[in-house]
Amino acid sequence: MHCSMSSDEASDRVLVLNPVSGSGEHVDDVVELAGGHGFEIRKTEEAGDATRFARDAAPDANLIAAAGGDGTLNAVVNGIAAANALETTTVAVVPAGTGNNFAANIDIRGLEHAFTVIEDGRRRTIDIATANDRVFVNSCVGGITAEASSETTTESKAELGVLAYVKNTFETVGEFDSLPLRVETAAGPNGETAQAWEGEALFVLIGNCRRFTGARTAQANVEDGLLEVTIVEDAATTNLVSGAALEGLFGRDSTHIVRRRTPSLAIESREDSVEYSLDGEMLKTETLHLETKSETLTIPVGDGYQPDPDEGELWPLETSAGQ
Ligand SMILES: Nc1ncnc2c1ncn2[C@@H]1O[C@H](COP(=O)(O)OP(=O)(O)OP(=O)(O)O)[C@@H](O)[C@H]1O
Repeated sequence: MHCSMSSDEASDRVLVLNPVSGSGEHVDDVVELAGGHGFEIRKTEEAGDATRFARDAAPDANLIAAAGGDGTLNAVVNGIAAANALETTTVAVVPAGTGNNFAANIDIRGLEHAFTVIEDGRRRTIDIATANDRVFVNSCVGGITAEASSETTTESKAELGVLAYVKNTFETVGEFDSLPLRVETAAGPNGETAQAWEGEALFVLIGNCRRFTGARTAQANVEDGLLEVTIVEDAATTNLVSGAALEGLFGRDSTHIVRRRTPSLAIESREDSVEYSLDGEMLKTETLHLETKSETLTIPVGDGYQPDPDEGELWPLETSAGQ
């Protein structure tokens, strides 16, 4: 009687554990903490497991934790979306990846802190985004090659976040073929107009939770129903071998940057398929439709989480677009 009650309670809380994310040293600590907080633990054995585990757990579990990096969180959210259970499931972030960018944005400071926040933290319901039939939480970046993505080092990711893939793509392919793209952004609720951009791009970066301003990435407002689009136009002289060069390319004064805010957009390749990285997971396609799903994902957040990071000294995006 009591036994069956406790096992029912346990399946209310499921933790999906990626044992190979980051340095892989988190496993024992996560297992101990998760067990102590009543989680049933599902450890992945291969790529694809995290999505499957989350999809299977979502109909019954109220709380699903993703222990890993941004890729593991992405997989878990995709699994819950596939089960149509985003509205009824809270997703907790247990940072055990390389960069843990998303965890930092919501002020989750470490493994123990993640469990403190699960028990006592505020819940916020944030935007997620779809790219064709997949979901992403942080960012979608076009123009990264799968080869460069898989070769990007842990150190580089820890230092540069998603821009490490950009840098590595330049380094591995040398002479970079620009992408002939057409990018159509829809009108938004704050006077953003529908616009089309057509040309040769080096990269196109779409942030839901992430803003691409310089080599260091900053948090975007993740409750505003908008995506932040950054198109890096082809500039023949660009030579991206250092973090400083990246800073210049993405910096606010760069002349090769087009910025937009929009609730949805379509990116069409005028030639071959383009490779996109969704929170670090690859997708190859000719046409990509992206859309925000406003206030869709409920997450426990740390005390320092700011829904609107622009309240403060950060520069306003619209004025810099100047189109
Ligand atoms: N047991 C496993 N064996 C091999 N690969 C796995 C396993 N479990 C998950 N993966 C792969 O791990 C990747 C996700 O890693 P994740 O992004 O969470 O960590 P990370 O790369 O160290 O951190 P970050 O994305 O924060 O930089 C996915 O591509 C997934 O396919």
